[in-house]
Amino acid sequence: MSFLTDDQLFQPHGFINGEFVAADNKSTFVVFNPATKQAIAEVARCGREETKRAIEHAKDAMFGWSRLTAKQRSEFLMAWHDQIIANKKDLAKLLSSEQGKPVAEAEGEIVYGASYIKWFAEEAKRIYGDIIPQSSSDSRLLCIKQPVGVVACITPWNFPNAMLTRKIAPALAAGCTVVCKPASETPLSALALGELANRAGIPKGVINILAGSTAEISSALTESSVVRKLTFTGSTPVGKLLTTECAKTLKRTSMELGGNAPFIVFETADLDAAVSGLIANKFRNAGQTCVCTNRVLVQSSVIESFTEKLITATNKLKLGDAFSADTDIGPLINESAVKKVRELVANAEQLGAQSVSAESNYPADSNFVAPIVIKNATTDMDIFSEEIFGPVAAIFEFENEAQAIEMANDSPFGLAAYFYSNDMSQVWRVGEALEAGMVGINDSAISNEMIPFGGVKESGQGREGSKYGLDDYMEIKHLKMGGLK
Ligand SMILES: NC(=O)C1=CN([C@@H]2O[C@H](COP(=O)(O)OP(=O)(O)OC[C@H]3O[C@@H](n4cnc5c(N)ncnc54)[C@H](OP(=O)(O)O)[C@@H]3O)[C@@H](O)[C@H]2O)C=CC1
Ligand SMILES: O=C(O)CCCC(=O)O
Repeated sequence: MSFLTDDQLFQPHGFINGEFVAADNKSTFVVFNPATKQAIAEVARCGREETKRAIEHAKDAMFGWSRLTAKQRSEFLMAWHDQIIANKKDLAKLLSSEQGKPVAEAEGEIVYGASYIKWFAEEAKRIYGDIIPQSSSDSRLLCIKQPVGVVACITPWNFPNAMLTRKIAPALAAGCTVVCKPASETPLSALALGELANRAGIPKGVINILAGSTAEISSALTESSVVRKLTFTGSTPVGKLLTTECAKTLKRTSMELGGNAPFIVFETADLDAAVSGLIANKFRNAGQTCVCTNRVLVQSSVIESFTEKLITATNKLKLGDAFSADTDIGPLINESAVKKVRELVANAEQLGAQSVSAESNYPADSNFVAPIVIKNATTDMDIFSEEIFGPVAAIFEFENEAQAIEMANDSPFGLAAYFYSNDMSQVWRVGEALEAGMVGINDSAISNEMIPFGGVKESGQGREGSKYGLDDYMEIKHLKMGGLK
């Protein structure tokens, strides 16, 4: 790609055993820029045989990688982190070209993604075992933690860098090796990470990355008895499918799936803070984030003034190409995403809601959707129960705290939830009552590498990041030492 300072970061081939390789049958698939709908790359369309080879290389590499000291693994991870940070501008450009988010936001993702690598480089050195009080005087009881084995990572298009680093980093820190399948819309960001892993000196076979035939790659991964764990971020239906497939070989799974985040504004809230929190959260990545607000629940006494403030703030957001300096919101990922969002808005309008749209200079058949506020939304509308994944803020009214909690929890999902209140007792009551893995209280930016990211109910299981994030990649082994005099 001519606009990169370092052309080698554009890698359109599969990354297997430290080499960039074409598909066995030389077939390719096209990657598009969602802003222009123009082709930007032809990427190797890997399949079953390439995946099987990658698994074998990952298995072979694990012998050496898992026997390194924690400190040595930590140093490799830090070297990879440093390579990524040194190349963050190019990585951001690559990411924006295939995903569409504004380039400053993309750079934020690169730094965010790298923060997981640094975090787990540090945590690698803190994988402690236990000494258990002995059951007899001639024995000692211990627990050690060991890597779970080869890990499969399947990731989505909305955060093509960070969702991958947040899986690879804990796996490598624990002593596992990985075979990764990025989303077909955004393979280039993932493959560039392979190039930088080579530059960091990470041994061949420790990281393998293949894009191509989703069915062939994923079934080779789930059927393999060598792969002992699968970690997935994406939609709930695919997460359920993969969980079922993994059950056949009793693989461990981590599932980071869909959300339906409520954002509750109580009458005690600082409304201006709530509006800016909502704008930052709702329109991040054009609303295409699993922790983006999906339902805005506002207490009746403040709904009018809150709605007015929200519409004023929303109208200031600038829709545009990722590479224009003043762009706040980029395109959606593809036409079917646009169609889904438009259908949700139409359904709400048919059932009596009113929509207020910010300005757009883009044609209706583009992937650009201007931010929309929906007034008078009600719980019978699809927008209440379905993940929007777009720049639409639907406002629902509630009368009291009990009703707000009931509405918030009225969903099979439970990933993130947010609320604004300045009543300290209410803060504790509501914080404890919300059925979600993560709750933002008077704050809508919950994500960072130090917190346990994950959901409850049909939003998945397992936690990424934080001191808990390594657990999913390790087995606990008991050692009993007997015969002691
Ligand atoms: N929790 C989250 O962060 C995300 C949630 N979503 C939700 O899902 C909706 C649909 O998005 P979509 O991209 O289709 O999400 P998917 O769940 O379909 O895709 C996520 C990843 O899973 C892969 N995948 C898709 N189908 C299968 C399968 N049958 N077996 C194995 N892997 C599979 C995809 O590969 P490929 O790209 O090759 O199809 C991609 O790598 C969004 O509108 C949003 O509501 C989407 C992305 C992320
Ligand atoms: O799964 C997603 O949609 C990405 C989560 C982004 C974050 O870590 O905040």
